[in-house]
Amino acid sequence: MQVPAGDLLQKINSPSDLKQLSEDQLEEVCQELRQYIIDVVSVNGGHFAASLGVVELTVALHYVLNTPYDQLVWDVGHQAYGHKILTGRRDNFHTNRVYKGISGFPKRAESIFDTFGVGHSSTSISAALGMAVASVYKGEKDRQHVAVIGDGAMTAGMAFEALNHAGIANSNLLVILNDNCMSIDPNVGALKEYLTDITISKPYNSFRSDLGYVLSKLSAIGPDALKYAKKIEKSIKGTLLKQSNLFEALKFRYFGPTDGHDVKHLVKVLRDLRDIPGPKLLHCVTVKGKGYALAEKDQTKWHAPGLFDKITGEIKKTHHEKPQPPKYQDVFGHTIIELAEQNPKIMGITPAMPSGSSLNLMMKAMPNRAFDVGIAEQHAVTFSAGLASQGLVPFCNIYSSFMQRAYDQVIHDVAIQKLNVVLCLDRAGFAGADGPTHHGAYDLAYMRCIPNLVVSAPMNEEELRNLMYTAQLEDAGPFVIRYPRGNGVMVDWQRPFKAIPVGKGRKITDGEEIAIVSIGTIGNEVTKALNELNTEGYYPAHYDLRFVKPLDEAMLHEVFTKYPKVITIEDGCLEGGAGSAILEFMADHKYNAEVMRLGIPDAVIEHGEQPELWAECGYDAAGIIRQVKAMEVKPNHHIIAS
Ligand SMILES: Cc1ncc(C[n+]2csc(CCOP(=O)(O)OP(=O)(O)O)c2C)c(N)n1
Ligand SMILES: CC(=O)[C@@H](O)[C@H](O)COP(=O)(O)O
Ligand SMILES: [Mg+2]
Repeated sequence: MQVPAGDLLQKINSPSDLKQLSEDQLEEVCQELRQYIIDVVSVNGGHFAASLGVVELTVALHYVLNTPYDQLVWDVGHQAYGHKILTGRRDNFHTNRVYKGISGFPKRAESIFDTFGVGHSSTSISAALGMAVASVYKGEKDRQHVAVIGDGAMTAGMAFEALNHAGIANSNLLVILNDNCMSIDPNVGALKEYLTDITISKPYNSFRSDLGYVLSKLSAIGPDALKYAKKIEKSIKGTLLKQSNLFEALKFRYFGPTDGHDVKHLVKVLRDLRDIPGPKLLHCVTVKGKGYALAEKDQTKWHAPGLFDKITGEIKKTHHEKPQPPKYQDVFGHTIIELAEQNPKIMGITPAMPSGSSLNLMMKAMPNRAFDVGIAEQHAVTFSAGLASQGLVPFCNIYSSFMQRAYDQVIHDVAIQKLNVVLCLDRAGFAGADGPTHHGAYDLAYMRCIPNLVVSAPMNEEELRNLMYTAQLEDAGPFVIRYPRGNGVMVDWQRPFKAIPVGKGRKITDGEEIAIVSIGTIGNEVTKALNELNTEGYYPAHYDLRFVKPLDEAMLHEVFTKYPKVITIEDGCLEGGAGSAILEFMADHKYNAEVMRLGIPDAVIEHGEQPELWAECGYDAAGIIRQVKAMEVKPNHHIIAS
C-alpha cells in the first residue's frame, strides 16, 4: 500500500536534492523520513527498529558525502530503509520485500547507491576497505569510503579481520560504529561491555573532564600556561588512547562517542572527518527504534514486527477459530528443554539468534546450559565441538544460510573428529521475504558431501522432535537436522519421543506407475498434490526420504524396482541435493527409471512468500501435479469409480 510522504521528503528524489536544503531543514527531513518509515512498514511489514535508529546518520551521510561517487556500505542492510528512500526508491518503497518488489537489503542491481549487496552481517568493513584500496590503486585521492556497522555486527570475527587489515592499509576508510547496545536480542559479550564502558566514559572520559577543569584554571593564569597544558594534553591523550582504546590500538583514529541523533552535529563531524586521511572510526551512540516509543522500549519485538497499527502499536495477528500448528522454531525451543531435562549433557548454542531460533526459552530456563555467542557462526560451531570433546551434547542452532559462514568448522572441527555436535539448521529452504541472501538453499548439498555426518530433514513437528531425540542418544555422532521458517502441520505435536533408525526413510503411501520421493517439510505439498491427483485417478506412491545421508538404500531399491517413473522433491538446490543423491544411487545400481528432480534451480531466486517461490520453481502442489501429468502417467479411472 502506498502512503504519502511529507512535503520536504516528497521533493527528495536523490541525495543531490537533499543537498539543496539548508542545515536548518535537516531535522525536519529526519522527522519526515522517520514518519515515512513508520507509515510504510506498519502496513507493508519489514525490518523496523534498526532503520529508525539511523535516520539522522543516513541524512547526514547523504548530505555530506558525494554519493554514489563516495562509497557508502551498510552492514547487514536491514537498517538501510532511509537510504533507499533518499536514493530514488521512495515511491517504490511500499513494494519492499514483496514478490517482484524491491529488496529489503541494499542490492547492487537495484541502485548505483547500493555499493555492495548485503543481508548477512559483518561484511561492510572488508567491502569498504576493498573499495578504498581500489581507489588508492586508481589514484582517486578524493574518494571517501564509509562502512556503517552495528555493535552486533562488530562482534563477528570477520569485522575484526577487516579492522586488522585496515589499520595498516593506509587507505581512506571511515568506519561508523552504530552502537545501540542491541543485536536482534540484546547484544552480548566483552566487546559490548567495552563499548558501554567508553560510552559511559570510565577512565578516558574522566581524564578528559579533569583535564578540561585544569585547562580552564590554567587559561585564567595566562596564554603560555594554556599552550603548555594543551601540549601535555596531546601527549597524554595519545598515550592513554593507545593503551586504553581498542580501535586506536588497531591503528584507527577513534572519534566519539557521539550522539547519533543530533543531525547537525553529525554533519559537522562528518565534514571534519572527510579531511582526515587514513583509517578512522566514529563511534555513534543511537537508540534502536528511535522515535517510536514502543520500539524504543521493546527493541527485540520491534526488530521486524510484521504489520501493526501505528497509532496503538498493536501488532496484527491473523485470527484463527481453531488452534494452529506451532512454528518449527518453537518445536525446537520446547523440545530442547524437554530433552535437556532428561539428559544433563545437552547444551544449547546460538550465534545471536535467541529469539529467531527460540533458544531463548532454554536460555531463560537453564541459563548455565544455553549460550548466545554473538554474531559468530564459526565460533559457535567450534565452541560446540569443544563442548562435545568433553562428552557434552551441544545443539548448535544456526539458520541454514548463516551456517555457510562456518563450513570449515563443520568439516575440520566436527566431522573429521566425529564429535557429537547436533547442528540444527533453521530457515532451511526458501526463507521468504528476506530473499536470496537468507534462503537456506544449499545445506543438503553442502552437508551431504562431508564424511561422518548424518544429514536429516523432518517432514513435520513430530519428526523434528524424534530426530532431535535420536541425535542426542549415545554415540550418535555429528548430526544435522534442517527445518524451515514458519509453521508446521500438526496441532498435537507434543507426542512421546521415539528413536528413528538413522538412515531410515518411510513410505507414506503405495501407488501406481510413479513414485514421489520428498525430503523435509516440502513433503506436505506432495500430500496436498496427492489429495487432488487421487480425485483424478492418479495414484503416485509417496516416500519420505528423511535422511539424505546415509540414504535408505533398501527403500530406494523398492522405489526403483516398483516404479518406472520417479519424481524427487526438495526445498533446496538441485545441484548436489537429495535428487542428485538419488540419481547417483540409481546410476550406481544400474536402475533405468525416468527421473525428474524438483527443487531450486541453479539461479538466484529473489524474495517473496515461500509458496510464491515454490510456485516459481515448480514444486508447490500445483507444480507437482503438473509434473506428474507431464510424465504421461495414465489415470486409473477404475480405482476412482470403486
Ligand atoms: C551472518 C549473520 N548472522 C546473523 C544475522 C542475523 N542478524 C541480522 S541483524 C542482526 C543484529 C545486528 O545487530 P547490529 O549490527 O547491532 O544492528 P542493529 O540491528 O542493532 O542496528 C542479526 C543477528 C545476519 N544477518 N547475518
Ligand atoms: C536481517 C536479518 O538477517 C534478520 O533480521 C532476519 O531477517 C531474521 O529472519 P527471521 O525473521 O526469519 O528470523
Ligand atoms: Mg546494534
